Amino acid sequence: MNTLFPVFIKISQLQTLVVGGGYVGLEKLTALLNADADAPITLVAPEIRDEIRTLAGQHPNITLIAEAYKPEHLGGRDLVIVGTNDKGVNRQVQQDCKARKILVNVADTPDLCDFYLSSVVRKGDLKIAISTNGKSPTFAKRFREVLEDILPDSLQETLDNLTAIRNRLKGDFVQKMEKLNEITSVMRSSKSDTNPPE
Ligand SMILES: C[C@@]1(CC(=O)O)C2=NC(=C\c3[nH]c(c(CCC(=O)O)c3CC(=O)O)Cc3[nH]c(c(CC(=O)O)c3CCC(=O)O)/C=C3\N/C(=C\2)[C@@H](CCC(=O)O)[C@]3(C)CC(=O)O)/[C@H]1CCC(=O)O
Ligand SMILES: NC(=O)c1ccc[n+]([C@@H]2O[C@H](COP(=O)([O-])OP(=O)(O)OC[C@H]3O[C@@H](n4cnc5c(N)ncnc54)[C@H](O)[C@@H]3O)[C@@H](O)[C@H]2O)c1
Repeated sequence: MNTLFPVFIKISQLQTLVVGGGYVGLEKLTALLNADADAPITLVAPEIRDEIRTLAGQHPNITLIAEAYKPEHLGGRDLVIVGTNDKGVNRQVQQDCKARKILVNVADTPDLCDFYLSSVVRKGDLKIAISTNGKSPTFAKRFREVLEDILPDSLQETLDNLTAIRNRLKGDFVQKMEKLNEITSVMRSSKSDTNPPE
């Protein structure tokens, strides 16, 4: 059963810690920066890849700590993503996070994750997060590519127009909702329009 509850997190308002400074650390750091290049992120690892050091040089919001993980690194953190090459360390970080009620993702270890990272499609203000419930991250990646190809760039214009209409609409909540639903009904496929009334 798929029991995942999707939410969109404002990482600008949270303190995120990445544990591990190899390929996985770089991948997760990049995913975070793709969402919000200004979000406060700390990365801790005794060895840190050059690409990560370059990113930290370009982003003052990234703090690097060139040390092995210690529980003290969890102080003040809201969200932790761990992906070192030492399974014992990954497990320890996960347990320390649970003891402190910090949400934790152990990269590539679904059983230890409180949340999964998703494949992300972005067209301006539209953001679609894809998960396969952990069944196939490769499918999630491919499906992202399919959606990126088919979604037109003009989507942003549509969203901007709808925002303008939404801000201009007068009346109570129900009237506004009905009007916005009427305007956007053209988005539904002809199939649903020709369905016989229930
Ligand atoms: C979406 C994405 C986001 C991101 O990571 O940012 C993501 N994995 C991505 C790619 C990817 N990861 C892996 C491959 C190699 C091929 C393959 O194995 O399929 C590829 C494909 C590639 O890179 O081409 C290896 C892998 N991943 C996991 C396991 C362990 C296992 O399944 O048991 C193993 C085996 C490790 C091993 O064998 O040792 C587990 C997870 N990976 C997830 C997310 C979570 C579930 C998401 C969902 O619900 O679908 C979950 C559960 C936890 C987590 O890590 O958060 C990102 C695509 C971003 C994009 O490009 O759009
Ligand atoms: N790279 C991938 O795409 C990939 C895919 C699937 C699985 N994995 C697995 O994920 C793990 C990490 O992969 P990687 O490619 O990033 O490895 P890597 O060797 O490039 O990097 C490992 C990182 O972990 C850090 N580390 C080790 N001990 C630590 C500690 N005590 N505290 C903090 N950091 C510590 C190291 O300093 C280094 O920065 C490996 O076990 C690998 O098998 C990687």
